[in-house]
Amino acid sequence: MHTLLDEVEAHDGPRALVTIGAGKYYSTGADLRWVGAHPDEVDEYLSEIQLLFARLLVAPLPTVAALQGHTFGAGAFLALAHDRAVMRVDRGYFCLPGITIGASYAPGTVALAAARLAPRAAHEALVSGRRYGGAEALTLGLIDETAAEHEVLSAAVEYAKNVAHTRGPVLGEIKYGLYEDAVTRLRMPVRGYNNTSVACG
Ligand SMILES: CC(C)(COP(=O)([O-])OP(=O)(O)OC[C@H]1O[C@@H](n2cnc3c(N)ncnc32)[C@H](O)[C@@H]1OP(=O)(O)O)[C@@H](O)C(=O)NCCC(=O)NCCSC(=O)C[C@@H](O)C[N+](C)(C)C
Repeated sequence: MHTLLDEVEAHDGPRALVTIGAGKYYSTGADLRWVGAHPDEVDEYLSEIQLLFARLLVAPLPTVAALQGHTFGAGAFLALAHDRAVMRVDRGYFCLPGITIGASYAPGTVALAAARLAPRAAHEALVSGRRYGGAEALTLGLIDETAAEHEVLSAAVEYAKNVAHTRGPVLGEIKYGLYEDAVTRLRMPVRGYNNTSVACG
């Protein structure tokens, strides 16, 4: 994803980024099977994921997540790091499941949720681990817009096109001003997850 971002950022002129998943998943987050097989590398793995969140959060171009399917864990935090998220209205869940799988979050990840969500919404989503369908996710402010299945991508692209002209260093500076604390925490190396039975949330 860093390579793709390098590619997008290298182009001159108006530009925006729209991300989408495949099939019924936008992203279900960290690969827990990989984590289980590499207990010595979990801190490094989570640190890399957090660096990606930080990069997206202050990207000098507009970013829109087209959530055409399930958006869980690190996939949901990735969606929160975009400027905007459009979610399929009738199928698919948005969920921060750390509490239900007994896994704690690294400080940067919690700071990202706190920076992008209203305080009560962040609290509710993080402490309940509930699965939200599109309408509920919109009500809570976890996403910005819902759309029918075949309109999720076009709605995201339409928004992106309309703001592509804002791309540039000023946009990156504004986002950095808004999210400096979260970015600082996200850039801190994650510690304490290596060789634990509960790998990550
Ligand atoms: C996403 C998931 C639930 C999808 O399961 P599925 O494929 O079995 O679900 P489905 O068929 O799409 O839906 C199940 C049912 O739910 C219904 N449904 C689906 N969406 C709906 C909706 N919005 N409203 C009502 N019903 C809905 C479906 O129609 C269906 O109903 P039916 O069974 O009667 O057919 C399943 O794959 C799953 O639990 N995956 C694991 C996800 C997970 O826990 N990820 C977290 C990993 S940890 C992680 O990421 C770490 C990270 O947070 C830490 N850090 C940030 C620091 C890096």
